[in-house]
Amino acid sequence: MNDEAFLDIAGVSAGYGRTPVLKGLDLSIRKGEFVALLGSSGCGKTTLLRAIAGFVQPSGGAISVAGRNVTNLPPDKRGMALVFQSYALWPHMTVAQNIGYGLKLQRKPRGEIAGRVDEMEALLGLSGLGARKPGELSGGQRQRVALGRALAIDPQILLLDEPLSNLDARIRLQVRHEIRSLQQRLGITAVHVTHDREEAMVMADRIVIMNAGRIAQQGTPEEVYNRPASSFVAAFMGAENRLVLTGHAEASRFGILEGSDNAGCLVPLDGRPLASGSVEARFRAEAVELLPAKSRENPSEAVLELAGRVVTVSYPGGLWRHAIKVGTAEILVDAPRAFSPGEAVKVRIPHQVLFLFNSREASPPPKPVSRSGVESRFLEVSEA
Ligand SMILES: Nc1ncnc2c1ncn2[C@@H]1O[C@H](COP(=O)(O)OP(=O)(O)OP(=O)(O)O)[C@@H](O)[C@H]1O
Repeated sequence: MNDEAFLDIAGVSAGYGRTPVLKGLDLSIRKGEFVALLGSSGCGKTTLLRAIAGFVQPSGGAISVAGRNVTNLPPDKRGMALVFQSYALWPHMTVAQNIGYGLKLQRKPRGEIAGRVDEMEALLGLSGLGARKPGELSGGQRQRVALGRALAIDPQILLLDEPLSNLDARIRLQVRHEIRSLQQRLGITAVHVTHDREEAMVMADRIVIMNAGRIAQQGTPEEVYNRPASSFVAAFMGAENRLVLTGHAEASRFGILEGSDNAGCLVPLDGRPLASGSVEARFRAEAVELLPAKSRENPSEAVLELAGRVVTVSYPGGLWRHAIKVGTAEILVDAPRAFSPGEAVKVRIPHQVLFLFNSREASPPPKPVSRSGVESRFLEVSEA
């Protein structure tokens, strides 16, 4: 076990029937840490959460909490609480009865339950609503009741399974903030399953990106966003534009060769383990510069420049979004002003926001949820 680990998942495999889902997964979580599990649909996030909670029995490996092996303990003996997206409140019970439900199961004295329920209602801004039924509450209030019921039993670990996905956008931002500050205030260890990249970024101390039952990368939000370890992670973290380029590695730089739609350039390797040959390049729509094709100003040698033509322009808010045809494919590029459909343009990608990988995946990774809802596009600039 990792010395610092409070919740330690060691080589856990789990699945349903003959279908393996988790494949020998290792993850160590520190006490008080907020970890977000992010990944495309079906990658095993919920299965991992349910294995931690005790609702899915691992076929291999072990789960321990504070050094105690809990792998074979029933859910109610693990000191954990699980909050679902569907709230799962008892409709016939009042808010107070719902919050006190776990304590009642633990056969706590009535007075103690009442005191704890009052405390939870105050903590979650539900004071005065104790006598209402869930049907008389808003979605945000219901989710707070579900959270109150989870926290009332004073769990060591709070497990959150997309608790915000049923809430409308504005309430989601508010409850997101409330959960995070509550978690910090109580110093509780939390594992949060989400599809939403931005939610994971703003709430978590550490993001664990899963792909097909394994961890693709884990790190602080800043690390996984700015230093994705693979093309899959880069795409998942919003660098959805993809090029295939050819280049050669030098001592500390990587020379990208000129192609039919890109100029040659020389970018610092910055410790990246890149070999000469075909590389996959990824970049975000908002991280690049869009210029008229006739612009005479030359880029520095560490900037990748593409030549293309504007196909469509839209305004999702803030910046103008352009679909740009480069060769036979399209990329998405944001700019502070609108260019015209049909206009010839240059796209400049500074090396700091250009992610390069040797590995070529046979198929593109599943499309992550993007805030704009715009489809990810794929671009082949020059094949090796
Ligand atoms: N009860 C079940 N019986 C059989 N297969 C299941 C069951 N629950 C999940 N699966 C399958 O296991 C795989 C992982 O599911 P899981 O719910 O862990 O994914 P997820 O990453 O949480 O996905 P989502 O984001 O869509 O909720 C999926 O292929 C799913 O179809």
